[in-house]
Amino acid sequence: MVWPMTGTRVEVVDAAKELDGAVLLRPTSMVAGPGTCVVLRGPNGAGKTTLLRLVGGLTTPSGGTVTLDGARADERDPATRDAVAALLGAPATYRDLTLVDHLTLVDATWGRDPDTCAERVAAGLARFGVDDLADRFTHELSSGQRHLFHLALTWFRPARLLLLDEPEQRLDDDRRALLATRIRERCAEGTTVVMACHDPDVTAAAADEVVEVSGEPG
Ligand SMILES: Nc1ncnc2c1ncn2[C@@H]1O[C@H](COP(=O)(O)OP(=O)(O)OP(=O)(O)O)[C@@H](O)[C@H]1O
Repeated sequence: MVWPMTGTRVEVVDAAKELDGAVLLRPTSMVAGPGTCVVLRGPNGAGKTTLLRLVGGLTTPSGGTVTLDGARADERDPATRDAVAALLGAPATYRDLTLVDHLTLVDATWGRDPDTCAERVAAGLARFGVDDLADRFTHELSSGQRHLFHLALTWFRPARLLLLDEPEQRLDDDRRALLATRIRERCAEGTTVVMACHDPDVTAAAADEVVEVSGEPG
């Protein structure tokens, strides 16, 4: 796999989600093209996370369609898994692995050259300013540091599409600005970014487009 890669085109047409009679997402449409960042904005419970899960193929819509480069989003399809790096809640981590170990594992999983792994891992941690914590275990981090590590982990694997659920959470002003810079860098490389965000400054700095998810009947 060549890195960086061209971004994925995301098309959501009247996607809706119901579960056991409850409405998780009312019909919503959006398009995100390669190299653009679309921010999903709306009140708590409106359906932003549900929409991100639909785009990642983690769940199927009850109505409408969700496609990635024209193919149905489906996490069981290797094409979806190859394309998508998602930070939707805390990722699975290992209690007995340090931060360096985690990124080294990801590097090996993607078949990268072991001779240059250490350099890439150091740069991957530095990207979100957690390189000085490289030899800590995840349970030895503050909640904000742990979140920065989760961002570093998400950024580290090759991906055409980044899905981020409130990536600004627990970050101070400087780190929120850093996050916006990192998102713009990824867009400049061609990656598509779709994220839910409650922060107006991060939204203003990172978004090419804002999609309102209202949660109200249309
Ligand atoms: N597994 C579930 N079963 C039933 N209802 C659910 C489930 N998951 C979410 N919901 C409901 O679906 C609606 C949308 O939730 P969702 O998490 O997508 O909202 P959100 O816009 O991301 O909210 P927030 O800004 O609070 O994170 C909410 O009313 C929520 O209670």
